[in-house]
Formats: sequence, structure tokens, C-alpha cells
Amino acid sequence: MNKVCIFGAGAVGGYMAAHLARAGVDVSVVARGEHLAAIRRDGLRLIGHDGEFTVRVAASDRPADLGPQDLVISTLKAHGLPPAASSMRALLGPDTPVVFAVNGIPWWYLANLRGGAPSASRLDPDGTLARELGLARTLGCVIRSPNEVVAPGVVRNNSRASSFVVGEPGGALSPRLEQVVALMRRGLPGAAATGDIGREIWGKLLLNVPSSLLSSLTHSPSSALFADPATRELYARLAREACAVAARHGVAMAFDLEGQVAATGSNPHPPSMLQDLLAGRPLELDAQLFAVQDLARSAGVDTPMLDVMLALLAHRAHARSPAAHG
Ligand SMILES: NC(=O)C1=CN([C@@H]2O[C@H](COP(=O)(O)OP(=O)(O)OC[C@H]3O[C@@H](n4cnc5c(N)ncnc54)[C@H](OP(=O)(O)O)[C@@H]3O)[C@@H](O)[C@H]2O)C=CC1
Ligand SMILES: CC(C)(CO)C(=O)C(=O)O
Repeated sequence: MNKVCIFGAGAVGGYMAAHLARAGVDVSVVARGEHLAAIRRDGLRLIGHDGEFTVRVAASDRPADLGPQDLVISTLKAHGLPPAASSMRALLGPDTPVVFAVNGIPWWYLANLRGGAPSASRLDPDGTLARELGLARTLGCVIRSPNEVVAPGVVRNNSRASSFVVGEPGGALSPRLEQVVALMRRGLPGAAATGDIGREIWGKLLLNVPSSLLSSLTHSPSSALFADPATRELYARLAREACAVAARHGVAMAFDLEGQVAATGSNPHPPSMLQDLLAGRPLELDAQLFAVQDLARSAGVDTPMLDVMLALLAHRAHARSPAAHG
């Protein structure tokens, strides 16, 4: 396994592609617009805490140009997946796994829930992803790697450590999972396999629910939210609501506010949802927030803070861009 395509190589995918390419992996990227033009012209540039480097990678906005791969890693936003699904098929051989590296409740998590789920149609309208790509080739991936596209073709990583935890939807530590993680680890030492991807997803939601809501509403990064006792308390209350929803869906976990404050430090990283808001792009409201609210409601869990803040943020997103937010 050596030929890998990163589909949607923006902030996170650009970081992954640059590190894999530097390690000698045969990487190509699917990107578009000015970002694609700059990658083709000048290469993909990665700025990190320990310096910067540029790699040359094959790049196209037409997956068919790149052909079948040993591995596809999707780093599209959740709402970018259904429109891209049919073109992604050109990258697939009969057994090519697809790693869905994405925040929030992933489409396959709901499709995999016994008895169906309340909001599967939010994340995979019309079953496009299940039909075009399918659960059989799906691997989940939880990203902890703060990145921004700071100029076309240029990605900045905003932390010292990145991790990419990959798992089979059903929890098996399968040979293909081991192969995928071994390939990723060649350039991304923070890649790891898990036998419980659901726990990882909820663990990340404990950060995304409060940080996406509060940062987007206030335009402040988490470090600034933690510095203010009032917003720090709101952050903790939102995280505890997410904990209560996780618990009712079989994942018991506690939120460690002090640990999170210490881990965030003074990092000024703007969460990806705030980046999208400021750039006028659609927000990942369904996967990161509405799906959690749906799961809370279906399990009878009260989430008053989430409900108020999500209504405000959804109003703002809709007022700014009605077509993108229904
Ligand atoms: N950025 C971060 O720090 C973190 C992000 N995440 C999560 O990672 C996932 C990816 O986020 P992020 O990297 O920020 O997203 P980006 O928007 O930076 O990257 C996605 C890229 O895919 C491109 N794209 C979308 N559709 C297509 C298509 N059909 N063909 C070609 N290119 C396409 C987008 O182009 P265009 O801009 O033109 O739409 C964009 O460049 C999200 O789920 C996010 O929540 C998780 C942890 C940290
Ligand atoms: C890094 C982090 C946790 C910031 O909230 C994130 O997931 C994002 O930017 O989307």
C-alpha cells in the first residue's frame, strides 16, 4: 500500500498530504479553485512550528485524472461529501478503503446504528454516500490537528502535536486497519488505530460542541474563551451536555475542563467553523451540532445551552447565506 489520494486537501488534508509526500508516500490531492491552481504552480507549502517546507504532488479537481488508489483519505467538510461521492468512485479499486477524516457525527455512524437513527438523512441525504461509497470500504478518523489555509497552496499548522485516530465502524482491529495506519504513520507519527472509534468521536465532540458554538458566536479562539470566567463556564456547560448525550448513546466520559485549558494554552487557532464563518463558507452545523441535538432529543436528554446557542448560530448562518443553510 503506497498510493494514496487526499480528497479535499484544504487545511487538514493539505497538512496530511504535505507530511505524507515528504515521507516518500505516493500522494495525490483532489482540490479546486485558486488553491488547486497554486498547488499545481508552486507546490503545496506547509508552515509548522518547526519551520516550513514545500512538496510537489499530483493535483486535480477531476478524480478520474488520478485513477484508482490503494487508499483514499477524505478531508472534505461533512456537507462536501454527498456532492463529491460519485466523482470519488474514480479513485476506488475493488477493495480501496476510504478513511473519512471529519469532525462531528460521521454519516456512517448513523447508518451503522442498530434500528436506524433520527438524523441519518441530515448527513447522507438520499443515502448517496451509502450507495456510492458504501459501509464496507469505510474507516472512521478523528482528527486532532489545528490547521488553516492561509493563502492558496499554503497551509499553516497551529500546534506542536497532531493525531489521527482511525477505526473500523464495527470496532475490529482488522488487517486493513493496520495497513492503513502503517501507511499514514510513515509521514504522520500521530496516526493510530483504535478498536472504539465511537469513543473517539464523542471525545472530540466534547471539544467541538462548545468551541464551534462559542467561537463562532463570539469570534474568539478557545484560548480567549478560557481566559474569561463567564465563557469558560459556558464552555464547560456545553461540554457536559455533550457528555450526557454520549452517555445515553453508550459512551461514558467526563469532561476535564482544567486539562482542556492546559492543553489549549495560549494557542490562537480559530476553530474551522469560525474560519468558515469568516470566509463566508457554509458551516458544518449538521454534523457537529444538529446531529448531536437530534441524538439528544431521540434519547430524551435535555440540552438547553446547545439548543439556545445553536438556534442563534443557525440564524446567523442562514441570514448570511440562505441557500447554503436550508
Ligand atoms: N481546520 C482544522 O483545524 C480542523 C478541521 N477539522 C475537520 O476536518 C474536516 C476538514 O476540515 P478543513 O480541512 O478545515 O476543511 P477545508 O475547507 O480547509 O478543506 C476542504 C477542502 O476541500 C475542497 N473541496 C470541497 N469539495 C470539493 C470537491 N468536490 N472537489 C475538490 N475539492 C473540494 C474545499 O474547497 P473550497 O474551499 O473551494 O470549498 C477545501 O479546500 C472538517 O470536518 C473539519 O471540521 C478537524 C480538526 C481541525
Ligand atoms: C482544533 C479544533 C478542536 C478546534 O476547535 C477543531 O476541531 C477545529 O478547528 O475544527
